[in-house]
Amino acid sequence: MPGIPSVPLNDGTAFPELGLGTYNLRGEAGVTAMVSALEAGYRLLDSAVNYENEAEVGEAVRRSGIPRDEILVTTKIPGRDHGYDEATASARRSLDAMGLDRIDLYLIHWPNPSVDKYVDTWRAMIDLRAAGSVRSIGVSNFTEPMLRRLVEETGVVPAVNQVELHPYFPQDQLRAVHAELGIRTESWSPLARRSELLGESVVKEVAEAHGVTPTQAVLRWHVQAGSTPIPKSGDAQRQRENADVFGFELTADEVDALSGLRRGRLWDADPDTHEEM
Ligand SMILES: NC(=O)C1=CN([C@@H]2O[C@H](COP(=O)(O)OP(=O)(O)OC[C@H]3O[C@@H](n4cnc5c(N)ncnc54)[C@H](OP(=O)(O)O)[C@@H]3O)[C@@H](O)[C@H]2O)C=CC1
Ligand SMILES: O=C(O)C(=O)[C@@H](O)[C@H](O)C(=O)CO
Repeated sequence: MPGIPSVPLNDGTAFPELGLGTYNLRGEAGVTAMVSALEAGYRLLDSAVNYENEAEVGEAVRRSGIPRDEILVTTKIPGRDHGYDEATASARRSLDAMGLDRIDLYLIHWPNPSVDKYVDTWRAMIDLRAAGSVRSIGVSNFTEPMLRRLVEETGVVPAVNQVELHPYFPQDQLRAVHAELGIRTESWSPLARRSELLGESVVKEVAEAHGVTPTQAVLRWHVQAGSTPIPKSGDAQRQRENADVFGFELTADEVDALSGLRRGRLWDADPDTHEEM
């Protein structure tokens, strides 16, 4: 199986083209699942304060025996920690919870526009990066106007915007903005949370044409869309299947056919209105 390649972020960091989502991976079973993913070649783990599994992520990094510098750990600032001082303290708590001395990718989890503190939060992250406790800084669930506001008010372009993205919601416009600004797209719920997506006839046809599984066809679609998918699986075999998408290529027609499934978000996660604390 070919390994997971990397692409450079706008700050020069080599960023994997596929990672592991860890939502709901907790406790000893969660650590075991994260270790099995690292053993299978994953080098990007996606956590968040609100997943309540930062300790498990740190433990998995240590238990894997893989050199620390080869692994990128992501965590995210929750809404309740927006603001300069609050975000600075939140980073300290995350580092302590993980037992690590660096967060590799630090994201604002949700913009929470009604609170209007994401710019101050961003300023704290810029300073955390300068201090060395954070390597790359980015955002999640940011819209085009929010991204442009960050850049206008601070001059610092996020390295990553992690957003809902799958064939039901391909985010063409936002991906074009990312390309213009030099932001790496990261896809959350890349398998549409194992909804009916994997049973769609077009997905099955594309998969059969390449002798791969429907899941692999969908994950390859993300790769060719220029986005890093972070599929969550707690199962070692499915983790290996999900990572094995770098040995085949979809045709342009196949990419378009999968994008043709577009119909909208999975649930009401519009960042202009959905807020999480
Ligand atoms: N920034 C944000 O606001 C958000 C971020 N995220 C991040 O994105 C990650 C991924 O999204 P998530 O919502 O978890 O959903 P995914 O689209 O990754 O789907 C996960 C589901 O698919 C199943 N699955 C995984 N691989 C396979 C396979 N090969 N065949 C069949 N079923 C499979 C998993 O089950 P099993 O474990 O049993 O294999 C699980 O039920 C999250 O874990 C989190 O890290 C998610 C939502 C919002
Ligand atoms: O998983 C995350 O990162 C979230 O932000 C949550 O919205 C999560 O996706 C969820 O399902 C909450 O109902």
